[in-house]
Amino acid sequence: MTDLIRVCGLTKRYGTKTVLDNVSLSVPKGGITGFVGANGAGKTTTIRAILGLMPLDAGTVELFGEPFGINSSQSVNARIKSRIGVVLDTCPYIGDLPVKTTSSIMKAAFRGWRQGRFEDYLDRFGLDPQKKVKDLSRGMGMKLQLACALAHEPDLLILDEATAGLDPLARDEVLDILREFVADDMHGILISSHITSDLDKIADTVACIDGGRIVFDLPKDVITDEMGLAKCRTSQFEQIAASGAYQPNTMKFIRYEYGIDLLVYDRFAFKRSFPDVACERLTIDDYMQLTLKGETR
Ligand SMILES: Nc1ncnc2c1ncn2[C@@H]1O[C@H](COP(=O)(O)OP(=O)(O)OP(=O)(O)O)[C@@H](O)[C@H]1O
Repeated sequence: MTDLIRVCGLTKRYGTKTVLDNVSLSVPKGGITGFVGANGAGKTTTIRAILGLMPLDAGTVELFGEPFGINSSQSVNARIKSRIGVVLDTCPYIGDLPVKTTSSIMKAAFRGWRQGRFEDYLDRFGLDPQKKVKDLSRGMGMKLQLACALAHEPDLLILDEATAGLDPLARDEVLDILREFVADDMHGILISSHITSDLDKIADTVACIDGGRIVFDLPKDVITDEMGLAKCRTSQFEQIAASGAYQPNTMKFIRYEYGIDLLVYDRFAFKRSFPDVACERLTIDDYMQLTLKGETR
């Protein structure tokens, strides 16, 4: 099946600093790929690179199975762009214009623009059409970008921190819209977020970037359903290490004053082998912490 996004080996340097180092990731049809990482890890740079908003030192971008960017013709790039809805981390519209006027700019840029859909989303998100863009809160600005992104009926959404600044009810509403968007198995979403609980709810795959490199790219269910977090006392941890249950260099753990949090690869097998050790479900956040900050043994 054709991936909607397939990027390979993206590399970007600013002077001597490498900010993207051989980044590869994909979004299949019907899929939501969550993109996580600490501040400055390279999420926005990756998204801008995918959208062709900056020159790259190496790597290829394929969207809808076609090369996109400087190696493609203007007409191919324009056709691909018309199929993408974008939400960036800062609202890109002219501050002095009223919300309703953004539609005339978008209408000119996108042939598939649906004015009725745009107005429905403004209504659904509680956005006042008369209010100036510069007077919107960050969350409201995100909602306006999302209304614009959805109103031209794209096949792919690329969202940079789209739920940042939204209150919990508004976030859930946006997550519902994103779920509806991929429900036909033809559309797909790449969404970067620091709110990993949102990705716990909607992502199929989670990719994590650190220092410009992808450090994991896994089906979300593997993290949240198969893996676990064992809360060990030091003596229990040593007993597990001595048992041979882990191959060398596969025990990932974080030491705390109260004990040790240990990554468990198969929660159910672990519970059978070590019934006296508490083992909880793992979250994306736990897995990130263990991967980025944990020790290995
Ligand atoms: N124009 C630029 N010139 C030099 N360095 C840059 C430029 N743009 C980004 N960087 C650097 O690239 C790195 C990655 O930044 P990026 O904005 O992609 O991170 P991020 O993961 O999106 O962070 P955040 O979660 O804080 O938004 C950072 O170290 C940043 O300082």
